[in-house]
Amino acid sequence: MVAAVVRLVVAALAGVACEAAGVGLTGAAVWLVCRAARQPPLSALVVAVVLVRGLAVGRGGFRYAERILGHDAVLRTMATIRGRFFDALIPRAGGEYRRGDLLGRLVSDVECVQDLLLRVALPTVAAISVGGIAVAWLATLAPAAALTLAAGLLITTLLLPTAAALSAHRADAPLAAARADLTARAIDLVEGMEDLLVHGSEALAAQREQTAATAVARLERRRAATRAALACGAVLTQLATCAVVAWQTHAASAVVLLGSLAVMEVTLPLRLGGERLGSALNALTRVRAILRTPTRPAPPTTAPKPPVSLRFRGVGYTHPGADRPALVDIDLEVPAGTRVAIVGPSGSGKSTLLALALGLTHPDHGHVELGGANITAPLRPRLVSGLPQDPAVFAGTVRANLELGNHQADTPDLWHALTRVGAHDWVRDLPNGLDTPITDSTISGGERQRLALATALLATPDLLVLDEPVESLDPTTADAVLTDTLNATRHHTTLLVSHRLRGLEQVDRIVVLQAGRIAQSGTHHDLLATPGHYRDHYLAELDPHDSRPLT
Ligand SMILES: Nc1ncnc2c1ncn2[C@@H]1O[C@H](COP(=O)(O)OP(=O)(O)OP(=O)(O)O)[C@@H](O)[C@H]1O
Repeated sequence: MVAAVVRLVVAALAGVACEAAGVGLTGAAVWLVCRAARQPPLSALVVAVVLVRGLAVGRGGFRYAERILGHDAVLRTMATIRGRFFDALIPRAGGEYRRGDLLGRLVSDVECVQDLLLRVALPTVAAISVGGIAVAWLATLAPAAALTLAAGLLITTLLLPTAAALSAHRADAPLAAARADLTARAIDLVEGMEDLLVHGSEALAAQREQTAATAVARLERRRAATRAALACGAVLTQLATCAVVAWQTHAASAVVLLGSLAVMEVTLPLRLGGERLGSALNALTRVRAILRTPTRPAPPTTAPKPPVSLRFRGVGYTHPGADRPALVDIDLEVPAGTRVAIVGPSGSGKSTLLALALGLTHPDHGHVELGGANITAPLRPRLVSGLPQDPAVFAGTVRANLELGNHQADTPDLWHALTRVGAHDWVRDLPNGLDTPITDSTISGGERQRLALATALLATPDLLVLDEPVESLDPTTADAVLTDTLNATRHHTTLLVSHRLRGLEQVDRIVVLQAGRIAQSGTHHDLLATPGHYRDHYLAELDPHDSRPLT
């Protein structure tokens, strides 16, 4: 960070030198032309000729230094911000923000920070410095003209950029919201096209997308009109200032006249900078809303950690707006290093229980504790890892996907994790083993599920959450994956939600939820011996041709 600040300061100084050289070049060139018109001896012009050449070359050099150092500093800063931003997004993904909205924040909002430094801070420093030097110099020749120039500079350096910033600040929030809505709708439209076609709703969805696009276009037109008015104001101010300066100095010196024009020219881009500042303030507010995580969490290690327990104490929860509680008086313990399965009919409260265990929702009554401490915020990746119904596969190699769980894991760690989840042979038979590129469409559902579980295990989290991990698989693969999953999660504190009951023989305890209450609880054998939801559904799931005895 210190390196970035030093580069930024040097870039600012180079920017001031560049603009000063530009104004000096105009003044020296005008003086040279006027003087040369009187045909003096060549020796009287030599210094001016050298000065013009020197300023022209120096200006390019300073501009180059400003650009390269400024961009280097900004890109370093952006890399740090993006890293922190991404860390902060992980626990929120799929939560309160829509994916398109998150994408917008990650890309365009963070880029506003770049604008803030390159297009606002550096040009402002250059314009104020060069303007100040020019006014001071003119004051020694014509104080009244210096005042006029100062007034003109005040308008183009302060008033117009402030007006541009305020108008952008006001216009940008609805525009960003409209753009985020448009992006989110576009993603929904593309990803949900199959469902829309099945429901025959594609025309309606396309029409909504069109409405969102029209809203964006209307806001952008309004913004463009304001921008044009301010641009016009800046040019008129420049011309008027120079005209008054010319009148005050009786147009005696072309150097003063054209020099003033050049100084004013330096300040004109500040209007655009002001506009970007207005947008950046909105963007920074949105970024700050997410960027709460102060530092990157310590990378997980594969070193064994003592398992911790998860406990619900008298937990009750009603969803906002719901007319009945989703969970009532839940007392449940997942002792350290054990696996508890939550089963129950649809709407019985399983997902709500998971959300409470993950700290995504907080109980109305009672407490949820992990390792003896109250869960008061969404659990960090270091503490929880999960296996959803439909885990993502990132385009890259098997190794790269596994390293998302723990980027410090070495090759033996990766093979060990793959062996635990029954994916060793599959990866060994791939053309390049761990280094084989894979995508979502080149591996099967079962392989994807096993890969995701291996990634989760590599993270060695305090709590492993398995949310219907075999729901999307065919029955044979589901049985095999669930068996491997339960073998692999031995000695991990694990909360498993499942509709499928076959395979749960291995877990330490099964809890049956009904209408938000714990209706039954015990081992597979206990529950199979007791009439109730578990026994009924387990028997119903058994293949009628399956001759295995009930165990
Ligand atoms: N966001 C919500 N707002 C209002 N009520 C909700 C909300 N989410 C769930 N509920 C209600 O809370 C109760 C428990 O829902 P929950 O999703 O936890 O059940 P579930 O057992 O996970 O169901 P499923 O197996 O179908 O996923 C249900 O009556 C449901 O209608």
